Amino acid sequence: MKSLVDALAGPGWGVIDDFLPAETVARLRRTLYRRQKRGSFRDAAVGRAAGRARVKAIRGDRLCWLDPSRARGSEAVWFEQLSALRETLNRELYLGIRGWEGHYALYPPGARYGRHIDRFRDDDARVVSTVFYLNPRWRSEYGGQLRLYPDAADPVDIFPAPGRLVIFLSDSLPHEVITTQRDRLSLVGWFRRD
Ligand SMILES: O=C(O)CCC(=O)C(=O)O
Ligand SMILES: [Fe+2]
Repeated sequence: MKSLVDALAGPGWGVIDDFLPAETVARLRRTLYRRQKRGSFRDAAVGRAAGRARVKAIRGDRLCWLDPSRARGSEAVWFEQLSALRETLNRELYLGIRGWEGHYALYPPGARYGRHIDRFRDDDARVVSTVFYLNPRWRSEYGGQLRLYPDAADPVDIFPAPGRLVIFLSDSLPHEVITTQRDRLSLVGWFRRD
């Protein structure tokens, strides 16, 4: 986790593979699919003014929010690791993170998420974005890479490999999700300072 701290303090983003054991990743994936079958996923929203068709063209994922108070099993393991990461970030970088909010995300084939930053204009509580990938395997021809646009550097592509965690500063790093050719599964969230 120390390497993540250095990455966040330097270029403003970092990647760590095998953040959780493969077995836990598989269990989280099964939980995601179970919730999908139960109808717990909703279309993601972009602003209020944009029409539905336009939204789909910009952002095609479907999502299901996590409830930390009801986390059991693999979700509890996720929250434990997350809180270890939060403590490290607060200790080393004085980020003052207090909580985390997040959701499962499912990008069906053809879905993308156009370039954006994660902090809302009217809500500056999001400090660090976290993206954790739950796909069973990934090949580059499936597309679906996360493309980061660091300041004064070339864009960086990160493929959604199983068990990979990406973190970046929520207020300053533009990024997008390139159109995926396969179901693309993840746990997306934000460390917040409130
Ligand atoms: O899934 C990803 O790689 C990034 C998702 C994202 O940017 C978001 O949900 O805000
Ligand atoms: Fe984002």
